[in-house]
Amino acid sequence: MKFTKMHGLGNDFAVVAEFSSVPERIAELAVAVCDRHFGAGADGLVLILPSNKADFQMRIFNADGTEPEQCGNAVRCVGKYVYDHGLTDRTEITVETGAGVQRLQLETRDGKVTRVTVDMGLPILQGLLIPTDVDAEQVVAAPLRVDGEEYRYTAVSMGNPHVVLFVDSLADVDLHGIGPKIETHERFPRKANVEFVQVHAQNEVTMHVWERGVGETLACGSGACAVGVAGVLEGRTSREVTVHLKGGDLLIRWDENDGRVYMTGPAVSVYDAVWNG
Ligand SMILES: N[C@H](CCC[C@H](N)C(=O)O)C(=O)O
Repeated sequence: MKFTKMHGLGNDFAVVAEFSSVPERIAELAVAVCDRHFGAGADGLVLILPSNKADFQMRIFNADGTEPEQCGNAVRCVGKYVYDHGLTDRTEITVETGAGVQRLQLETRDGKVTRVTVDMGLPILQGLLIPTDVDAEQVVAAPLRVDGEEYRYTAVSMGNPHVVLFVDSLADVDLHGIGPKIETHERFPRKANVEFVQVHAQNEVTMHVWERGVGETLACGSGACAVGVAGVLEGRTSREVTVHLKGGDLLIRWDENDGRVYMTGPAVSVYDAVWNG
């Protein structure tokens, strides 16, 4: 199986475009390919497939083999892959994902994609649809008890569930301690991605992320979108915000006219390889 190692701000993927449908035992393949020691090493395995609803279809599998509905950093890599490999010559394309059909705007230099703007769609805010076990129109600055301590969180789905917690200082957060406990908290029936956020200004935050099914990653595109929405809902940030992640920056805009969330960021291709597993 040929694959291309790609990343969006260090959130890295093995991208495979040779299948016409999802192969058998894909979860096992994802776990094996993503293993950092016994495999190629990646946060996820991404398949680029044909679609009858969009120009292409993306299926993504986390390092633990689970299949999320959405992945912002991966869809930017898909946009880069299909243009750079001549599968399209258009710089405006559509990609079918588990969160719906997403529109991508590709920025190119010397015939290669450097940055991508993705219409990540409408955020889902109803508690039971995120999903959480909270039956409310929105879950904003809600209490959450973990190990006897009370946290405040805002829940947002971008197709995949996110729990956003604003803190005074990220230096005080034990992400590897508290992250998995919130990820698997009973409040979140399909688990959750966990984003801790420090606000620097109305249009600038720093975010650290513990991803569902992966663990800490250097960046999370859908998570940054959820942070952009949660910041507005909690009255902490404006509708356009630069999100600093360990792997770099994303620009997020929650458009006040169409209510959709737009994410702009880079996509990088590292190497091509053959999987012998
Ligand atoms: N682990 C996530 C999927 C990948 C999301 C992230 N890598 C992104 O860029 O959006 C989940 O289970 O929902």
